[in-house]
Amino acid sequence: MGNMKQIVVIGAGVSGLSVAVQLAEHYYNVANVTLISENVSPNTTGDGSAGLWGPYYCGNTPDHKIVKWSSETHTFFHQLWKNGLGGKIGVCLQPCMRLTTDPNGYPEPAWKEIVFGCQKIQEPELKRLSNEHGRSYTGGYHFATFTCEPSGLLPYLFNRFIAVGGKFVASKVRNFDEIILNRPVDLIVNCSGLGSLELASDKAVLPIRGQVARVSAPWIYEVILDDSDDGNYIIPNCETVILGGTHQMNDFNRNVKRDDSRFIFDGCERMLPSLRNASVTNEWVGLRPGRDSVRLEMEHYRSDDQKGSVPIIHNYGHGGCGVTLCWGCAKEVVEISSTLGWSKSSTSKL
Ligand SMILES: Cc1cc2nc3c(=O)[nH]c(=O)nc-3n(C[C@H](O)[C@H](O)[C@H](O)COP(=O)(O)OP(=O)(O)OC[C@H]3O[C@@H](n4cnc5c(N)ncnc54)[C@H](O)[C@@H]3O)c2cc1C
Repeated sequence: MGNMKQIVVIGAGVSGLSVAVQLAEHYYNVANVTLISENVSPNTTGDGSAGLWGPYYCGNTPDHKIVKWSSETHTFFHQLWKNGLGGKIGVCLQPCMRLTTDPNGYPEPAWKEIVFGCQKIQEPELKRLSNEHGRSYTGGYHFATFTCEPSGLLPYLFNRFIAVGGKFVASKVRNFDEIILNRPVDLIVNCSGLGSLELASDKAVLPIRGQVARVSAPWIYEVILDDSDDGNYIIPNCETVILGGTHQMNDFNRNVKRDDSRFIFDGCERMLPSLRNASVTNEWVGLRPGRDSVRLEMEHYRSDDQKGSVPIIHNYGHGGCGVTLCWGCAKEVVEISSTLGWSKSSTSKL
């Protein structure tokens, strides 16, 4: 079709793949979608993440946005889990505890109604957990929610994108002009995560370094997250259990640090002593794409020489909850794109 619109999505992490899938399905027969990325799975941030549904380190992004985006992702994980794909991708429904030692206790979470059966942990139980974990908890919530194995989710999204006619190009984009001056393009979606520090010249973007370990401990089937500044977390996925973790602001170091390993293993073993018997599968460091708040908005961009212009929808800066927000943010990208007035395909794949 000669008059097809041309969309370029930059970045094949969990954010870019979710966007690429939803745009390609929504604009089937209306637009060609090309995904351009320097790295793909298994070399993106999401690949090493714990894959837990749960808002965590997302800056000052307003609660109502976090609730909207994360609840749409929760529904997506629930559908995958229900319809049988969950087993293939690695979506598990698990009991989960989030605790704190903060003197102010644990404020009622904005996401309380999204997860299943969320209850405040009462005093006697808090005391028991404090004794058991060697901590002085002041509050917490327990509920059931999903983990979604990123090493399963990312290839699933990639294959779903290709199946609907999406094109992939492995390349680094140096600047937006490079795209708009070299090809016909009607819309760019920027999902480059930490790459937006350079690509979008956004000085608000910063790495939040996260070191984790993966261990084999199939007897553990409960998520325990100590949200205190010096807290650890234990997050079982289908294959391994993720032990965490650090969140070091503005630290670009991708090497495993011995001190951090000690903090992780000591802290997690204090919570669950049986972890001493777990064999370590690997240790990994990822850089969360931090920002004071998630950037999800449209900009009307002009090339430096003023010869070209194009709408760019930015979708980056998801910090420690990019997996949790991925599907909902992608849905909002589609909503924003509809203001461009393209007619949706009558043979949409959705
Ligand atoms: C230790 C750790 C644990 C985590 N656990 C969880 C969790 O349990 N739950 C949760 O929700 N989140 C978790 N996260 C956070 C989550 O992993 C990230 O928020 C998410 O992966 C960000 O995805 P993204 O697609 O926005 O960015 P990325 O995954 O970083 O992808 C960016 C993509 O853009 C590409 N790119 C960048 N610049 C350019 C360029 N100039 N040209 C072309 N391509 C470019 C990159 O190659 C890459 O493919 C965790 C993170 C870490 C580090």
